Amino acid sequence: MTTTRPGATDTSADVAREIEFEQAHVDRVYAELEKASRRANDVEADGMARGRTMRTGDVRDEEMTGLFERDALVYAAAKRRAAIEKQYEGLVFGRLDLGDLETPAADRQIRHIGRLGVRDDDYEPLVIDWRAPAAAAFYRATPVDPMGVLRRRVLRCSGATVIGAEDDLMVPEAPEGLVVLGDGALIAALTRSRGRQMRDIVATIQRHQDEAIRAPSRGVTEITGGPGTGKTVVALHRAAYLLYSERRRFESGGILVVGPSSAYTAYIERVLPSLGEDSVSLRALGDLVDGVTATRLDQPEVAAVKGSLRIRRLLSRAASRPPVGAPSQFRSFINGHAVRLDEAVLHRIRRQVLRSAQHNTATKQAREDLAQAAWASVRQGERDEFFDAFDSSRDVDEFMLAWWRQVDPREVLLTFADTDLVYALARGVLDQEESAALAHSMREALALGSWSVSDIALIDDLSAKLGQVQEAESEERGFYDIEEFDDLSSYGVLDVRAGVDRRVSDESKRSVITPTDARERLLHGRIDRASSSAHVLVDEAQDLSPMQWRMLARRGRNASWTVVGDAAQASWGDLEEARAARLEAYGSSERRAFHMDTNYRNAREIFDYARDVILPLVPDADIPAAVRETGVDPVDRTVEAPPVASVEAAVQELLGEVEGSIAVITPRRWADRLSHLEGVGEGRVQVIDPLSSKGLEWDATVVVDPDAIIDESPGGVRVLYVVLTRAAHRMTVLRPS
Ligand SMILES: Nc1ncnc2c1ncn2[C@@H]1O[C@H](COP(=O)(O)OP(=O)(O)OP(=O)(O)O)[C@@H](O)[C@H]1O
Repeated sequence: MTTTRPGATDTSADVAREIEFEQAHVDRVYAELEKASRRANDVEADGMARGRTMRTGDVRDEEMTGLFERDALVYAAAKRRAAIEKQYEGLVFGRLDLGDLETPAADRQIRHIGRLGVRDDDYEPLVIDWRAPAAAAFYRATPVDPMGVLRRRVLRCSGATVIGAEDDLMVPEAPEGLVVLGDGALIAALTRSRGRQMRDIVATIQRHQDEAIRAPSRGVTEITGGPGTGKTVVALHRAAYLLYSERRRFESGGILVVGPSSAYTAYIERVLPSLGEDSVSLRALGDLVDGVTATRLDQPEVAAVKGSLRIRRLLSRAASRPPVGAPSQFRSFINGHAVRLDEAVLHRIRRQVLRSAQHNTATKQAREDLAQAAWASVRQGERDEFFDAFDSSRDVDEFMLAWWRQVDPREVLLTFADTDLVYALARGVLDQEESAALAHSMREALALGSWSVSDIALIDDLSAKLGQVQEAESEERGFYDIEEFDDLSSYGVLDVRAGVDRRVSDESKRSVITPTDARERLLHGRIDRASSSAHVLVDEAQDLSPMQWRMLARRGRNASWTVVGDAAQASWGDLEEARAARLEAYGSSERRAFHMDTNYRNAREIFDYARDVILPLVPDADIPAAVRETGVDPVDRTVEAPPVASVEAAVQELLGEVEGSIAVITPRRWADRLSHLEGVGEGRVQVIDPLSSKGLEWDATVVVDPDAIIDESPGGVRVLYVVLTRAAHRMTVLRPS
């Protein structure tokens, strides 16, 4: 905590006067913005008009250059206008009064801080962008090191209207003429009720958080800390800061933000746009491979097998097998000679080709090696004639289509549904029980028509081994062909949105066509090459399996990293293996670490309860200090099983006690019987499973059956600890007897 409150000195007259003063400044800023917005519109309109005239005649080189400049100008103007529109709400949120105790009131410098920088016609700054160096003192000044700041003020606005202000004084006593308002901005912000989505904290970033946000962009920045210490929100502000400080590099190279689940991405997705940034790619771990999406979780023992690096041996072995249905021998007459290549020869050729190439890109090489082997088996007649005949042989064409066809990585993974095959592939790697569980999980995928989250890293690994599937030369479809597709239901297609477009236009390129057959659904959509990013930001990093680290490494080969986590909240069992995979992903980049030790989320009473659960079992858990008290202890009750009525009663109680969101966090065991509570209280109540609650928070939580949460979760008590640290103000724990 970095502020002091040497006695607030405000009276209602003071408040009204100060707010009036701030309003006058805010009005000036918005008037200036209106002008800027009009200017941007003019530039855009002018640029468009110019583009139209030039297209009608020949364009000379210098005019072309002019057009590029104009395009750039129009682009910049449109961006500026979009930024102004997005940042309109609460644009100005801070003010610094600079000077020292001796500085006469008239000579004190005033600096306003906001979501973007605004200057007047004389280029004088009216608002400084929060990410600019001149704004750093707003976050870094403390009473111990005031950095020339006398008073820091946080403004609360509704649209363009100032509705309140909270001050922090950086000197022991307020100098003459300096009024101090409110009870401090941080506590005011933390006491407010939570919505369904995370808010930005741009007005109340604390000094130690600011240091992590503004850390150098290169290398690896690791942010650790216990629950609720602001790791996620700090990391997201860091992404916005990087885009501000090195826009060209990070906007063009891309920033990838990876979180544990789609519930998490839905929870944080508004933070970056609220900071003016929407060029960031936000992905859940089940959504990292373009073309495939997974939200289903495997049973813990299966997830452990699929996440460990041991599985790579199986994947390699499976990827080097002939495609399903490939012929086991080659027979033909070539140039008048009978050619017969048996299975052993074909295997040898396959092994040889795959030693230096990926299956999907090695068709030519395989065909050449096949020709060599065929010639070696004959060695009669003219060599060149033989090769010419081989090249133009239809038998060879047909054989190649079956023997070396393009292979989709998902198809290879599905071969694991065959238990005997898994036993064979897993020899010396997995025991029988693990092999059987793995095969069973693939049959489950086939039955459900959906992948699990841990399958995605395996598909990515296979994709890297097999290489990008090469598209067959596409033939133009004529009008009548297209018409034939009108009755899509006859092709097993259930749902077509977006007209004829086969893809949603969003960046995840999810397919919009849902084939009926489960296997077809699993194989549907095209898997694109993994695109790499300039910066990779990983949240809840303690949960990533080694295989998931490898998947991220493919996307961050030349990237800098921000990695956020807390080992005590881990749901992945083998922390050591994951640590090694993580270090491999970092490569030799320099690393810096930041540690967060203040819990801003949980009331102290709630966090004390959670601490008492985790410490006996994980004595080295990273325990932060909670800054806020409510005077209300969590409720802990033993109730009758099934706990439906008692959960309903607890929810009703909490709806009366808090204004905002409430979660019922339940193990699978009770989930179906409690799902009817989703959305009650005018949408304030959410029913969620323990693992999906990671990274999220609510005003109040009902934690159902903590013992079952431990039993059902791969991380055991660590997952319960996550669950017990989700509530900001109230928590009820119910134990069915
Ligand atoms: N400086 C701040 N001002 C206001 N609110 C803050 C500040 N820092 C953190 N918070 C709030 O504290 C809460 C917890 O933050 P966050 O979710 O980032 O924590 P975390 O460390 O990622 O938690 P966990 O590891 O438990 O998921 C959020 O509501 C966040 O907005």
